[in-house]
Amino acid sequence: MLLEVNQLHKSYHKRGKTVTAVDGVSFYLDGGQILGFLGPNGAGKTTTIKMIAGLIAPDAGDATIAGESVVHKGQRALRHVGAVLEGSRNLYWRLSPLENLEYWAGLRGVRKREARLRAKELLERFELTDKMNQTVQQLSRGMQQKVAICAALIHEPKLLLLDEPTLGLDVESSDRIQTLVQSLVREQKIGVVLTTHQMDVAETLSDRIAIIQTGTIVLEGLKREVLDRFTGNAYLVELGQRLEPQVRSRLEAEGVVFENERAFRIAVAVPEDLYVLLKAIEPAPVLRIERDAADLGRVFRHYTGGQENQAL
Ligand SMILES: Nc1ncnc2c1ncn2[C@@H]1O[C@H](COP(=O)(O)OP(=O)(O)OP(=O)(O)O)[C@@H](O)[C@H]1O
Repeated sequence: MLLEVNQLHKSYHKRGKTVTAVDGVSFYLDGGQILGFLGPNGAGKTTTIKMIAGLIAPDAGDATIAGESVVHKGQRALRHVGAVLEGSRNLYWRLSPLENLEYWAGLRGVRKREARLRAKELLERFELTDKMNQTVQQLSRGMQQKVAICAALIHEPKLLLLDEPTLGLDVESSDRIQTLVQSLVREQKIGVVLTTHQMDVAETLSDRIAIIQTGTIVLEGLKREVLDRFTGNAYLVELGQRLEPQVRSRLEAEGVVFENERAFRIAVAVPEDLYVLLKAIEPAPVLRIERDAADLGRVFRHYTGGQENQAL
């Protein structure tokens, strides 16, 4: 197991008040996997990530990275971690990408010659070779974000913590970063904890999902299983012609929801019920039937108090 987060707790005390930010959070991650760590504002994501990164000491609980405890063997455990926590904060704007990477390599104890080699390799992988000697401030936001990720990878960590890696980027840069992160994970078997409010990004990248709400994990599991569970037996049916009004109202009474005159959605208890329903609409031709697949947005809203609660 690459990362085991075990019963982390953290409260903040401010002006006589106590805010419990993280209240018994546990999850795990294998190498070669991306965990989408999701939650609404103030749910406790950043606090959790900062405890894993050794930036905040937990009140209780621990995180183990590659078998080493962050609480008891901080330095050893944190050798395995790279983090891009807030935009491009880990970069010096007046230095070039290459200089930034060499600087971070130095801090991480990578020897000079090795550092230069790795920096160049990373910059090439992230398509920044022709920019490696410009100052970071001259680069686009997408490129700066790529440099920030390279800097976090310079000491070859096993675990990468990414906080909103594609926020505020144009579609092309966002897609590119997602592809690069994915290929890195597949090829080098590093594990990634990804926090994001962008559900499409989480859905594309994640192998596992954890949703946190007011400091507590409310859902954790494989993305595929989570989405399957929510997809259940809901179908979208498209018709070749509109239905007679009396047929339509009969269907509506049975829970069918019409999208428009020729398409409706229905959730059935067992798939066989769908055939009974289709019999009822004869002779109207059916053009298309598909499972009404859930997306992560729906799952997220379900667990965080949004509107779409009917899925389970
Ligand atoms: N330094 C601090 N002092 C006091 N309270 C804090 C501090 N940092 C966070 N909190 C509080 O702890 C709770 C969790 O905050 P945290 O930043 O971990 O949430 P988050 O899920 O990362 O939110 P966001 O999505 O908005 O970044 C919030 O109620 C927040 O106000």
